[in-house]
Amino acid sequence: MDIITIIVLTGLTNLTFALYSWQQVSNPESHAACKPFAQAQLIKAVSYFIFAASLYHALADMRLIANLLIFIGCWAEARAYIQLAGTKLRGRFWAIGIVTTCAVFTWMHYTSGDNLNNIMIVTSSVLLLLPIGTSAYALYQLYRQHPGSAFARVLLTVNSMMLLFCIVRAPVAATNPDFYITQRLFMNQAFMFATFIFALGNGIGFIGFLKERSDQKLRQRADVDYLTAIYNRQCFEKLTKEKLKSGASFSLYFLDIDKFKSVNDRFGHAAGDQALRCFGKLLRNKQEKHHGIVGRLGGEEFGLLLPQSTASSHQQILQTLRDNFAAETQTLIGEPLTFSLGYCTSNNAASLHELMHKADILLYAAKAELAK
Ligand SMILES: Nc1nc2c(ncn2[C@@H]2O[C@H](COP(=O)(O)OP(=O)(O)OP(=O)(O)O)[C@@H](O)[C@H]2O)c(=O)[nH]1
Repeated sequence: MDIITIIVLTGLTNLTFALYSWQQVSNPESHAACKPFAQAQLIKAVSYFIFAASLYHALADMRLIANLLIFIGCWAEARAYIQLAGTKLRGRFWAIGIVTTCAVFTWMHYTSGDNLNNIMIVTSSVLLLLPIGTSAYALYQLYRQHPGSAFARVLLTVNSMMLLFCIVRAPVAATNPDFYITQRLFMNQAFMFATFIFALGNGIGFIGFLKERSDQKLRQRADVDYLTAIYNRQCFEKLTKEKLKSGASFSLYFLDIDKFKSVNDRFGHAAGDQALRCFGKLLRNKQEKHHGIVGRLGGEEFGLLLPQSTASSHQQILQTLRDNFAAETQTLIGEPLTFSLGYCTSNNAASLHELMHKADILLYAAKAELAK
């Protein structure tokens, strides 16, 4: 395929992703990296259109502008990836990077005489290593944070391949004085084609990664109670049912904070919320420490599933929970709170319904005892 056609296609690809990510910027849930990514894609799209026009009309100065815009676009893209990975790099780094690459390229353009020649190709390949290398570094961090993400892998792969291509292209051009960008050389066509794949891979990888991330957030939100950040009733029941089906040996505890209405009435609803969050946090610690499952079943009622195989005895775990809850609520609201419980072991119930019903009966009895 003709080089100019590939360049126009690359520009159109960048433009498509620029429009798509720009549309995402207004979404309050969108990632902060959307804006710099959209800007980068737009700058790159414009640069490829100018580049194609400059080759078509053989305008050297126009080509210089296109090349400079490509550098700026690649730096903007690197910035978006740094933001996506949450990696810390100082703002001054961008300014120095952009100014250095653009200055060196402009200087070479006016001293080498013809910006289509091998010297300029070597120069651009070497200078592109800086922003693309920065992107690859950021994407490596992103991949380490999300090793299961297929899109993080796509982003890292395309950027690493582009980096490799620049590294290979520089010595090939340097050792070949007849190396002109418009020549129908395999290397030229392969490089432009790689640029097209690079644009496609970056766009698909970025958008796919954000979609993957927002799906994951939605799934988490559907399973987690907003106030206490532990599982909600629906998810807790689902996980308990799975445990029961697997034949695992465990005890299910229903825990209900005592006289909670009076806590709200005397200390206010905000203090009540604080006590609930505190209980959620203590339960989460138990979940992590004893490989259990915890959930908020509604209001001030919680579920705690503890495997029989846990190192500490259940009595001991529950006593620590009581002591910690009393101590923390004393500090938080000025009164130590307690809770009542009911329980059932997995070998005493054939179904989730029976398991919960039996635990509920004991909880009800404990509450009745408390009310006496
Ligand atoms: N602050 C706060 N209170 C809540 C929340 N959800 C439920 N409650 C309150 O929890 C209280 C539960 O009251 P009851 O069911 O009478 O239970 P109790 O006062 O603890 O009485 P016993 O269970 O018999 O000890 C109600 O006053 C609800 O308004 C919440 O998310 N935040």
